[in-house]
Amino acid sequence: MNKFKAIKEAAYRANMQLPDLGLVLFTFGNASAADHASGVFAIKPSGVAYPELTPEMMVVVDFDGNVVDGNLRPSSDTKTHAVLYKHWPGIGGIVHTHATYATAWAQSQRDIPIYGTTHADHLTIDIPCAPPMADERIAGNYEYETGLQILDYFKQHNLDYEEVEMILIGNHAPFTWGKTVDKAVYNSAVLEYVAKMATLTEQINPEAPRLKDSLIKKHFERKHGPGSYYGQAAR
Ligand SMILES: O=C(CO)[C@@H](O)[C@@H](O)COP(=O)(O)O
Repeated sequence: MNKFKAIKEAAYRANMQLPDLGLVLFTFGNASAADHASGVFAIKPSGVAYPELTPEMMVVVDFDGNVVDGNLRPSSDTKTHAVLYKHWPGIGGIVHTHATYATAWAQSQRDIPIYGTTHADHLTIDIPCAPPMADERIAGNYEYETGLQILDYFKQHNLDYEEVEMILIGNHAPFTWGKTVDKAVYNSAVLEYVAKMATLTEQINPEAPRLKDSLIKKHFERKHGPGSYYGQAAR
């Protein structure tokens, strides 16, 4: 039996949820599942269409991006995943998509304002958009640098990766993560839903106000306060 069977199957199941949830078209995205004890993660192979995927095709890579198991080339975004796993021991899964609304906000280089209680159920701040990558970073080890850009952004803005489990990269697209890969998929779906609602909110009322602090607090706390079961199904 392949010793990486569990993470390969978890990564496969997560990847297969992405088209089902309407978060990817063709091969526009990837999910990975990590085993921190072994220092590896399983990720979608690059360029393989979702209907063709099997658990066995998942590529196992270490936290420096070296392939340790698998016959196919790992996703082009592998080094971004590797950097995040290496520096953030609390995450067990990562998802990258080009989902329409979240990507449109990334392309617009804007944080997604907290307009409604759906957003506040998950996060008490605007969904952050990191600046587009600098030319030197693009010309260098681009995917590795994308991971560093995410780390830099969290450090500069004093954000906790276990509280804020998503980011938009300006000019590119979103990355989400979580304690498990299922939670990372859940976060990706929530992000797309909230991004769509924010887009429509601004179309209907370009002057729409940010959600009041009292409602942000109330909605977040009633979902995440003591004894809460919110989101547990996905963790
Ligand atoms: O960001 C992009 C494309 O801009 C990639 O994530 C996406 O096309 C997926 O590529 P892979 O098939 O995972 O190599």
